Amino acid sequence: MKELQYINRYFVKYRGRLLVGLLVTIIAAVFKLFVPIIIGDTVNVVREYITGEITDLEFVKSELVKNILLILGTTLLAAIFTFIMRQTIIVVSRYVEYDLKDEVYQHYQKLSLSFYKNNRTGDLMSRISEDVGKVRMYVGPAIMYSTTTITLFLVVLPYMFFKAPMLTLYVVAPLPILSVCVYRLSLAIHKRSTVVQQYLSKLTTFTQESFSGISVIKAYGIEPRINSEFVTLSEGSRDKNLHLVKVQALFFPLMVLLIGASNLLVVYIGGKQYIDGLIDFGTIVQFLIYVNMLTWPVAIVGWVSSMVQQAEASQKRINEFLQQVPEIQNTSSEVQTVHGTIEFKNLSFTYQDTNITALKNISFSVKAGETLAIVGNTGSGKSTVLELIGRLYDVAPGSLLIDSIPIANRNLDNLRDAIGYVPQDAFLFSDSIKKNIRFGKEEATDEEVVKAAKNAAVHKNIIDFSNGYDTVLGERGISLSGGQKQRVSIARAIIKDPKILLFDDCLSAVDTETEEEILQNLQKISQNKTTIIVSHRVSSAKNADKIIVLEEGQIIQQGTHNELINLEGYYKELYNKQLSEKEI
Ligand SMILES: Nc1ncnc2c1ncn2[C@@H]1O[C@H](COP(=O)(O)OP(=O)(O)OP(=O)(O)O)[C@@H](O)[C@H]1O
Repeated sequence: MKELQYINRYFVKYRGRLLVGLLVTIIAAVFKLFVPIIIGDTVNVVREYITGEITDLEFVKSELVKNILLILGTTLLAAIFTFIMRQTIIVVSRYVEYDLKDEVYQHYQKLSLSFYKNNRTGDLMSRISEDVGKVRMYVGPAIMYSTTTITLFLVVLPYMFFKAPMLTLYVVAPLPILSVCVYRLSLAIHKRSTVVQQYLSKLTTFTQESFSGISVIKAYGIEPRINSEFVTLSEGSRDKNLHLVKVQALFFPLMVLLIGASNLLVVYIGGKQYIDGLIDFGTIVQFLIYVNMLTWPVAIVGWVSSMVQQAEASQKRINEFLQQVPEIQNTSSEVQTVHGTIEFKNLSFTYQDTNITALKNISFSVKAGETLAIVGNTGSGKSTVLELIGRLYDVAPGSLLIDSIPIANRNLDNLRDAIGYVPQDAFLFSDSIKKNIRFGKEEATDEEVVKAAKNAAVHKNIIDFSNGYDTVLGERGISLSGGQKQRVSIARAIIKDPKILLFDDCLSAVDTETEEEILQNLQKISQNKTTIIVSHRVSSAKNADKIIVLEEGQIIQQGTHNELINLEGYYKELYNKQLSEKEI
């Protein structure tokens, strides 16, 4: 129960509702006691009339009517209380489920990129959905059923002992056996359903991946192979499900068997005691009802304990993530305006997971409003520079300054608000184009959206679609071409009107004329913005105030376009190569 202590904060939060719920649960259970007593009395009156102990028929009739009304009344009240009980305790469990999901989701968002690299999306999703669902079962049903069971036992058992002590001992004897059986069965069900869940998760991941990559599958004509892999997984899933169903199927027969055994004992022992004149006939009827009434709560004891175990295991998994401290911390709450001066000072950076040193002792600076271009071979560390400016990873103190303040001391929210980042791999959401662009500025007007799209040279493409800006994109933006996706992604950054614009090789999929058009627009837009353009093309870099060339994480050249084309080295070679390609 150590892990589940985490949930106590929610019990405190919803204590009012919970207390009402518990009180009503107790009252509802107490009301259940009355119906068997009334039925027992009714049977006694009828029997006494038949045996001639009572001769007044009118009295019998009035007793019957009175008892029927009492049964109706108490049943109705019990029903109302049961309704209120569900409306309080189960509703609280839903609130807690919602709060916990919200808390986990918000925490996920704070965690850094390395967390996402180390954990699979499926795992993150199952902790926020299934595990939270299991914890809800502890908050709601487990507490509700436990309270009902305890109250029923506290009320019914003493009454039964008072009425017929020996008979009570006999009839409750099979109940603990029932509880243990249900507990063991629940554990087996839990074990097997975990395996079923794992298979289901494999099957879902496989299906999701194969449909995401359907174009590759079709292009290679490997549908039959994928099909047979699916069938193998699916058969495995079916077998595990059948395995589970076998134990599940035992549950109700076992209940019926044990209820039957208790009933038999009531009839046999009760019958003998009645013959010996130790109890009246009504008591046998009452006991039959009580035994049936107690059987379900007893079975529930086993069920609830396995439910609590599962909730404990689930909360442990949730806590594992909740206790992870986000690597990137916002250390400043003071509002800081970003002007856009960026300075790298002898900065080295190693990715912890791969141990690759992506940047080695690099130093450069960009003044606010300037444009810097970064060129270099693939894997030379260009994207890493941009990610560090957005503080997606932390660096050695003092090695990266924004407006002369170490990046770690800056207000993280203000910093990220001031950055418009276009990643190498344009990611669009399956929503309308308009909303995808507005992602950069939620309150942007339609005119602003169109202006941003025009500047990103994608407006003409968008208006050609039958639904224009309202065209809904497929998953990951698959209804757009690579170049269109890149340009929508650029429009999203431009509309934000940030102080710092970071473009990570985001013109690679557009033709040279469109590239030229976008670059000219960018020159206008980025007049008082710090702009960093990462590119493999000289054409994207040539207008920058400064160009740096990276090789294996080190700066091997820096200067303006004119300076660098006159210097022997990487940039001049690249320029000559791309110039001759153009001539061809
Ligand atoms: N998220 C990451 N985790 C671990 N290692 C990484 C990560 N991203 C990049 N690397 C490694 O760091 C090095 C620099 O990568 P980076 O993406 O900065 O290069 P790049 O110059 O942008 O390359 P490209 O032109 O191909 O985009 C590479 O060796 C790469 O394998």
